[in-house]
Amino acid sequence: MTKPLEIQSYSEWNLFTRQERPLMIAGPCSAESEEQLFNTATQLKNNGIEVLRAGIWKPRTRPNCFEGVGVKGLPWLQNIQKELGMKISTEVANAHHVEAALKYGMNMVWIGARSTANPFAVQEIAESLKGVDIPVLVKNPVNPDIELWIGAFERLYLCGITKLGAIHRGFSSYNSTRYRNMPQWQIPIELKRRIKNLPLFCDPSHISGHREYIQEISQKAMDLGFDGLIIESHVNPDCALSDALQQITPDQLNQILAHLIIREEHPNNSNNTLIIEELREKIDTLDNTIMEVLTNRMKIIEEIGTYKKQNNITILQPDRWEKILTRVLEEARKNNLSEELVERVFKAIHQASIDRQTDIMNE
Ligand SMILES: O=C(O)C(=O)C[C@]1(C(=O)O)C=C[C@@H](O)C=C1
Repeated sequence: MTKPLEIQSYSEWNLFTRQERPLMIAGPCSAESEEQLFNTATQLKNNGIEVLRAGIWKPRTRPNCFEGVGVKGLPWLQNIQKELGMKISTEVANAHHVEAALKYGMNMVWIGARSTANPFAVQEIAESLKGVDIPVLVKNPVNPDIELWIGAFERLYLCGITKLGAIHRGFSSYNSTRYRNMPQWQIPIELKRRIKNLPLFCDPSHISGHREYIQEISQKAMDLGFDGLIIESHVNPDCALSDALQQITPDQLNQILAHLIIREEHPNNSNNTLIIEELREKIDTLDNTIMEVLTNRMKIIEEIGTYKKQNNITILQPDRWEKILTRVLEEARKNNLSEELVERVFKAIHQASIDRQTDIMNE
């Protein structure tokens, strides 16, 4: 889509009366019983949480796991809305879920990571939400594909939904990493750049997979300018029927929020603005130098490319490439620069050289 999406600000969502960051959504991974849900909600509400989340239908990786209580949990949520005055939200994965959720007065729904990865599912959900005026949040797809994520927003938008928000829950990985799902922060950062006014929530519970990392991930999300957090909270996490390790009690959630440092995007006084502006001028000069160096390097790459073509020499020169990489990594170590950074930069430069010389060979 060429025109920017006209997304409504969260101040028009009718969900959060407190509009400061982080906007908070919390609640158990799954609604398990009326008692568990009500007790969790009561404690959350007493701690100032306004929007309750609870999974009713749980897409599980393997069969024979707890797959959610299904529609019987919806009146439990509605009762909380009535008794405690909380806003209620749940995950929907198909048109039946949407219909049932709306019947019980859901204030917000979200689309899960596995559904976002499936355009048919997103299209079905979008069509079933036509004419409905509640916010719809979309989790990133399980695979790190930003176009698929953006495509889901476009499908919803084309069905007339303008109260849209994103949930970053990390990306599946085959390798074992520190977290259950790789954050790949560059993807939500790019999403923010591509859809500027899209409210962005972080789901540290699903990224971490373990409660001990929720604080650090929440802090990072705040430092990257996320608008809100969606965090799994259960009165008795260790006995939770799903995702027990990553859930925290409402009081633990309170502690985490109390320790968050909320920093502002723009400096709050003119002196700070001036200091940053001066430093940014220096950065601009250095960026210009980098651009000049890259341009000159590419000119030489083209010369070598032409020579290789005329003299039947292969593009890839493994020995030379090995020497370059060894030398710059050695420089990186000497200068206390991250070797990972230098390796990534030079691999990108080398790849660009190969691409350019390939074009020359084919001219
Ligand atoms: O040295 C060459 O032959 C080049 O074409 C330059 C260059 C480079 O980018 O530095 C590019 C491709 C080769 O694999 C090795 C090095």
